[in-house]
Order: sequence, then structure tokens, then C-alpha cells
Amino acid sequence: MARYELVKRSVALITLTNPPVNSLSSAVRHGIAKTMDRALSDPKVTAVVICGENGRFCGGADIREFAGPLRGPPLLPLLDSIEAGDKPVVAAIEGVALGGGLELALVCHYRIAHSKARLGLPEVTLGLLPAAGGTQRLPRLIGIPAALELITTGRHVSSQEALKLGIVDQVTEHNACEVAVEFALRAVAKPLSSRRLSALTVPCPPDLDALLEAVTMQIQKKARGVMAPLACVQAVRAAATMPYSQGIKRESELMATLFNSGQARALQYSFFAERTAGKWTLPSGAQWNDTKPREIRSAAVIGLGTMGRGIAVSLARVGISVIAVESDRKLMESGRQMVIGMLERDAKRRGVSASLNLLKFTLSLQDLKDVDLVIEAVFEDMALKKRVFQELSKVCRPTTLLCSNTSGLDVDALAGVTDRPQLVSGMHFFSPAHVMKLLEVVCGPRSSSETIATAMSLGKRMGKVSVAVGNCPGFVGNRMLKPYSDQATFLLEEGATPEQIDKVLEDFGFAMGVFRMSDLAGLDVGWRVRKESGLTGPDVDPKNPPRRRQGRKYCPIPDMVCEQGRFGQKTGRGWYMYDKPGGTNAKPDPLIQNLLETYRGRYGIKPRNITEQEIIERCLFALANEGFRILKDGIAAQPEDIDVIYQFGYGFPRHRGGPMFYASMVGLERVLERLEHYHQAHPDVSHLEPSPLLKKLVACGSPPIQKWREHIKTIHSHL
Ligand SMILES: CCC/C=C/C(=O)SCCNC(=O)CCNC(=O)[C@H](O)C(C)(C)COP(=O)([O-])OP(=O)([O-])OC[C@H]1O[C@@H](n2cnc3c(N)ncnc32)[C@H](O)[C@@H]1OP(=O)([O-])[O-]
Repeated sequence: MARYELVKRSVALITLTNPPVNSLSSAVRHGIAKTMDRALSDPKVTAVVICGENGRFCGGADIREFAGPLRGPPLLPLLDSIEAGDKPVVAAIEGVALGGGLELALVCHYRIAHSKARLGLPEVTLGLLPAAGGTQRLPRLIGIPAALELITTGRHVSSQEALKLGIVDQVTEHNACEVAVEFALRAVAKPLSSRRLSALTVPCPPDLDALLEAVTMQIQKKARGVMAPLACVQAVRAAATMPYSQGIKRESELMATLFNSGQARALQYSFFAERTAGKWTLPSGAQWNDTKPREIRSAAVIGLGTMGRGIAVSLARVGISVIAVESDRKLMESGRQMVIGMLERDAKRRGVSASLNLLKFTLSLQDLKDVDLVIEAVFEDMALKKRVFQELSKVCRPTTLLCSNTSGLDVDALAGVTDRPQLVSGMHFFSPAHVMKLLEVVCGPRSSSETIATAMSLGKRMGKVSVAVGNCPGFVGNRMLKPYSDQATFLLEEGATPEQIDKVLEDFGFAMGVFRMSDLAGLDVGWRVRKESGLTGPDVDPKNPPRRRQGRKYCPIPDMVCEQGRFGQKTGRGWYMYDKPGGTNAKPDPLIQNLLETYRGRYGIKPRNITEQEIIERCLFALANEGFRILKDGIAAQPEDIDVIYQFGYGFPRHRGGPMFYASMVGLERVLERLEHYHQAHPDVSHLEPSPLLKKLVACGSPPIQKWREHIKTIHSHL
């Protein structure tokens, strides 16, 4: 796992060989220990270079090993011994030096980086801290403020920035290994004492306490309830205030508290879930690694509303030429201005030039005959979408892929009106589409594997986390949202307020509570859908019992809010009030309080005190319960897909892992017991009835989440 060669007669070249990222598994650590011993004891060797195979220095500790007992030599003493050695050691950094990989580079006496390399200490994103001396050595090398920023955010830096910060000694365009060998030969005669970072004193800023306090406050605001960044601040404080030997002890103590925490488990699960989610399989057996996606050079976007504009920007900024279609000249012109403005601002932020020449705007679908792929983003109206797909089927060449950005309509019904159902899929973006990272790729029963591969790979190219999902109303994300938001509105009836529910959910870690999120998204969209499905509005039979629709319990409060013209932030009023239309500063509104009181009075509901626990359990267990149904129905292939969708599309806190991981952490038995309890109290709320899969998993002894797939056995997968 570490190869040893003698080059230039006196340089020991140690190459880490653990593809794909040369992580520091026990075998690699063992290999480093063995080869370093050999280099230090061989009198012919005057210097050492450490590099990684396949142009990747090292991606850090092997995260998969964290789940088991420690095997092989521990990293910290191994690294200390490299630094203490009496022969110069040079790190040749190509690709990445991350986490333990950068800590390995920091104990080398010199660091040479290739110009395309990236460096960083991302442990914080895994719920940990750089506990192989990183929190103590980096501040000694680059000072407290810069080290604090890198360690608490986990940000990767380019080799150019690393040079400016002083992390590396040289950046090269050439083979970093060869440059490092030459460098090592020149370093032989030089003293090493000033190159041992642990022996340096920390350049301490005079306002240390104020700095640490400011960073702590920033973290508490941005990453509420997350432990690791705060532990990182404490470890850096130790570097500033203690000698190395004590600082390193503090680092270990802090790591011990993090290592076995639920947050670390959730964040590490999330790391792998994100990677697993891209690996789709269809019922035909076709899968991600055996289906070649088509290359997309040109695309069209139909509709320049909020979604269409964001999609056009996402495509153009990765070099795809885009034809944007509107039905009306005025809308097209305002869309054009907005798309150009968004692209220019985006390019300025990234320090590149805006790719405006890739954009074309038109009023005619006829202009789309030569594009490779179309994304329809018109109003959420099936009849309208069908007309668009029929028209596309006539004008586009027979090989053009036709995708819909529908957020929940039947993709197969759209495929059915075209001459190429196998080339139709859903590409459900999240608003604003140029910012939000999630893309649900909806597989219709007739979508070909090439169509899915192309949509998934296009999503990746646009920087999205793409997840393949089956075709059912609402797909995965919006289907699960319904029971979650229904529970929140039922809780309003029973005595809660929007701000109370939001606070509980935000304290749990959600970016926004359910009511603030609805105000941001716009309340009128759901209202229109409810009217169309006959749940509210003039078509509802007056003989219908109050608070019941279509045989189920129904809460009309959201409709009553909309009837008052309160559509959320855009109208300056919704579940909250805002300073002005478009304002973002949400304040509780006494009118909503009055509305709730009048409503409860009308139906004789005696408000009761609702606890934080009940809010969490009813909202989140109902959410996960629907997730179990989705797994059973074969709409999502694995729990990881659901969790990734909720993290990237709905603001579910990453340090809780996602609704399914959260359920597994709470304990499936407990989730089942609480759902049974709430369903007994509300027998007319079907979402609270425990799903058969949940019951089955509990009956099988609540296996860990990675094993759930073995119990799902979907007869007819929709994926
Ligand atoms: C005391 C200890 C203190 C030290 C702590 C640490 O170092 S904590 C660690 C700090 N380090 C980090 O946080 C870095 C984490 N890694 C990354 O950020 C990225 O993987 C990358 C930038 C290195 C490469 O990006 P890319 O888009 O080119 O590739 P990709 O992302 O698709 O990965 C390819 C495959 O490698 C797998 N895998 C990757 N890394 C690890 C690992 N460390 N371990 C195990 N496996 C790892 C990954 O799961 C995937 O497997 P699959 O699905 O094929 O079975």
C-alpha cells in the first residue's frame, strides 16, 4: 500500500497506492511506517519524497474504517515520527491533499504542489476535527485567523491560494514528483529544525479572544446545533494558548467527544449517501456504469418563469447553448433581461466571462428542430404540458430528448402524447434552479436507460446532485412533503402557532421551518393544485362534512390564508407578515393568530399546549413514514436517495442525515410505537398509520439502514 523506490541514487520515493484516492487505510499507514523506517535507516538515502499514485496525493483517513475498531498503526504517532526524522522529507502534492492527507503533508519538511491540486482539512464536514495534529500544526504555519477559517469550514483551497497562505513552498505546472525529488536533493544540506511545525511558536493575534468569539457566533448562526465546528474553535484556541504537547492532548480529547457522536455518524453517512445516490439501476437491469449517456451540446428551455430562467442559467454556464422559448414577446424580453443579469452576476462571482453568446431567445417552437434536449418548464398544468409535448414531438428531430420540469405530474402521460416515449423523462429542478443543488430525474416506465443516463449526467455537469426516482404524484420529495406539512397544519388546529412549529423545526436544524418555507415558495401554488383536485373552491360539494375531503381529514386553514390574498413573501403577507412585498424578514402576524382562534372557536376545538416533542414526532415521523412507503413502492431505490433529496432540496439538516437516517437513529421500534400512538389519536389521518415496511423492519429486528434494501424486495420497482 506504499511503494518504495530509490531514485537519483539517494532519494527514497514513497508512493501511496490505495486507489481511488489513496486514503490512509490501516494498510497504507502500515506501508508508510515500513517504508519510512527503511528510508531513515538506509545510509544511501539522504532525502525522502512522498507522493500518491495516479496523480492523487491523499484523500485523508479511510472514512469507511471509522465504523470499526482501530487496526494498524495510529496516524498521529506515525506522523510525529516523520516530522522528527533527520532526513528531509518532501511532499509531492498532486490532485488532492485532504484531511489526514494534508496532515501528512504538514509533517513533511517541505511541500511542493501541482498547480491543479486542492488542499484542505474537511474533517469538520464529517463531524470531526483534524486530529492527527492538523489543528496544532496549521496555525503554527499560517497563523490563527487563516487556520481557523480553513479548519472550521473545511474549505478546499487551490494550490495558488495555498502558496499565498504559506501552506506550500512551491507550485509547479510540471510533474510534482520530479520537481520534489530535485527539491529534496537541494534540501539535504539545510537544517531541519525550523521546518518542524510542532516546534514553532504560534503567531498569536493580540485580539485572540475577540476573534474566537466572533467565529463562534458566526458558527452558531450558520450551523445551529452542529458540534464539530465549535470543537475546531476550541482546538485552535489550544494551539494558540498551549505548548504543542498539551495542545495535541486537547485535540485528542475533543476528537474523542466527536468521534462517536450521532452527528459524526450522520455526516459520514451523508458523505457516502451522496455518492451512492448517483448509482441508479432500472428494472431492466441497466445501470449507471453500463449505460453511456449522450453528449448534450444544445438544449432548449420552454417557459421563462422563475424555474425556466434558473434552468437556462444552469445550462449556459456549463457551456451548453440554450434556446429559451416564451409565448409572449413581453415575457420573453423580461425573461431575456433577467437571464442575462443572472448569468453576468454569476460569472462575476466566479471571475469568468459570462457565456451570453450561448443564449438565444425565441417565440417559436419551430426553432427547436435541431436541439439535443428540451426541458419544458411551463405552468404546472397537465393539459398545457401535453400540448407542448405534442408540438415538440412534431418539430424536434426524432432523436431529441424531451424532459419535463414538472414537480409532480405524470411523466408517462406526457411521454404518451409524443412519438418517442422512450426519450421522455422528468428533470425536476428546485427553485431557484441555478442555486439549488438537487435534481430529481424521473424515470417513466417507458424511459430508456440512455435517456436516464443522459439526464443524470447532464445534472452532474450542471453541478447538481442528481437522484433517479420513480414516477408517481409528487415523485419522492413533494410526495413526502405532504404528510409533513399536513401534520404542521393539523397542529395549528390543535393549538400551535406557525412560529412555534417553525422554531422547533429550525432548532432541530432545518434551514427553514415549514411555514417560512411555504411563504418563500408562494402559497398560491398549492392552493391552485388543491382547487384543481377538488379539495377546495367552488367545486366542493356543500354537503361535504367540514374538515373532511375525499374521505379523509382535511385542514382548510391554508386555503383560508390564501383567500385573504396572503400568498407569502411575494405579497408581503402569508403565514407571517413582512415589511413589504418581496421582504424576507418574517414577523408573527396577529391576524393569523385571530384567524386561528376564530377557526378553533367555529369548530369547537379547545387549544392545547403542544410540546416540542410532539411537533418533532408528528412532522418528522410522518415524513419518514411516507419515505418507507416510497421505498416499498419502488419509487426510490434506497433510503440514501431519499435522504439526499431531503438534504439538498428541502433543507433537512445534514448533521441529522436525512429523514430515513434520522428514523434509524431514533430507533425504528420507537418510531413505530409513536406513529401507532398518534394514529390511534387521529385514526382518520392515514399518513400516521405505520407503513408495512416500517413494521416489517421492526419485526426483523430493526436492521441498520445499509441493510434495509435486503428487506424491501419490491415486486414491481418503478425505477
Ligand atoms: C485521526 C484521523 C484524522 C483524519 C481524518 C480524516 O482524514 S477524515 C477524511 C478527510 N478527507 C475527506 O473528507 C475527503 C473525502 N473525499 C473527497 O472529498 C472526494 O472523494 C475527493 C475530492 C477526494 C475525490 O472526489 P471525486 O469526485 O474524484 O471522487 P469521489 O468523491 O466519487 O470518490 C471516489 C471514491 O472514493 C471514496 N472515497 C473518497 N474519499 C474517501 C476517504 N477519505 N475514505 C474512504 N473512501 C473515500 C468515495 O466514497 C468513492 O467511493 P465509491 O463511490 O467509488 O465506492
